[in-house]
Amino acid sequence: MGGDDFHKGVKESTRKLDGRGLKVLIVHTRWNSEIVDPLVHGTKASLERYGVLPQNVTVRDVPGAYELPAAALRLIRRSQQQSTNLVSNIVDDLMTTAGELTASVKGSVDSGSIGADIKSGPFDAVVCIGVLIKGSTMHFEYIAEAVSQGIMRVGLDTGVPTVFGVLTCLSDDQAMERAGIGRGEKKGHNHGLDWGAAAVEMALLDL
Ligand SMILES: Nc1c(NC[C@H](O)[C@H](O)[C@H](O)CO)[nH]c(=O)[nH]c1=O
Ligand SMILES: CC(=O)[C@@H](O)COP(=O)(O)O
Repeated sequence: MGGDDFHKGVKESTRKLDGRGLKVLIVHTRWNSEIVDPLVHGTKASLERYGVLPQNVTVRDVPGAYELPAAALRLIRRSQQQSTNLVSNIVDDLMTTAGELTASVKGSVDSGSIGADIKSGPFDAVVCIGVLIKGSTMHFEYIAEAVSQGIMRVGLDTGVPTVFGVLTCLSDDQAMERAGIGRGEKKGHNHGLDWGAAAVEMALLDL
């Protein structure tokens, strides 16, 4: 992808973000996979462009857009629980195998400084990717509303930035152009590039 493709709509300061320490989850649908797959590719390329290591990007798929919020919430919670379990197991092992920890080491564990070093860490951001294409009934409207509200709620409830990567289109051509695979001359812009950048920016957002 051309260099400027990565930066469409990305502010100057975002271009310098360093995502090396981030863990990112991508949840995508199998519905409309011929359009979703390029969007996933664009998101992964953008995450890598901003320094996220490929081994720190987890990808999971679900049937359709309606399943995205529940999947994102479940996988966020699992990642948070796993990192908590890992820390407590390692500290328990330290306490057990090393017998009575020395006062200075125990002080470190109690203060959390050792725990902070060894945590594997939950996901720092999630990107939910899907493509909704209007049919002949109101199904589109109901799913689009439910999914956008649901994904917003996951981000607010968990505190983990959850990027809304769902195209809500009135035609196949509209969707294809927003995945950068438009027909003929009008290829369009792969919105996955923007979603990857948003995930890194929001994951690193701080005071
Ligand atoms: N029509 C589209 C759907 N429909 C399926 C739903 O998202 C859902 O999987 C089903 O209702 C079972 O709960 N999904 C898309 O992602 N895109 C569509 O265009
Ligand atoms: C987004 C949808 O659910 C849509 O593709 C379903 O098509 P239809 O409204 O014709 O059943």
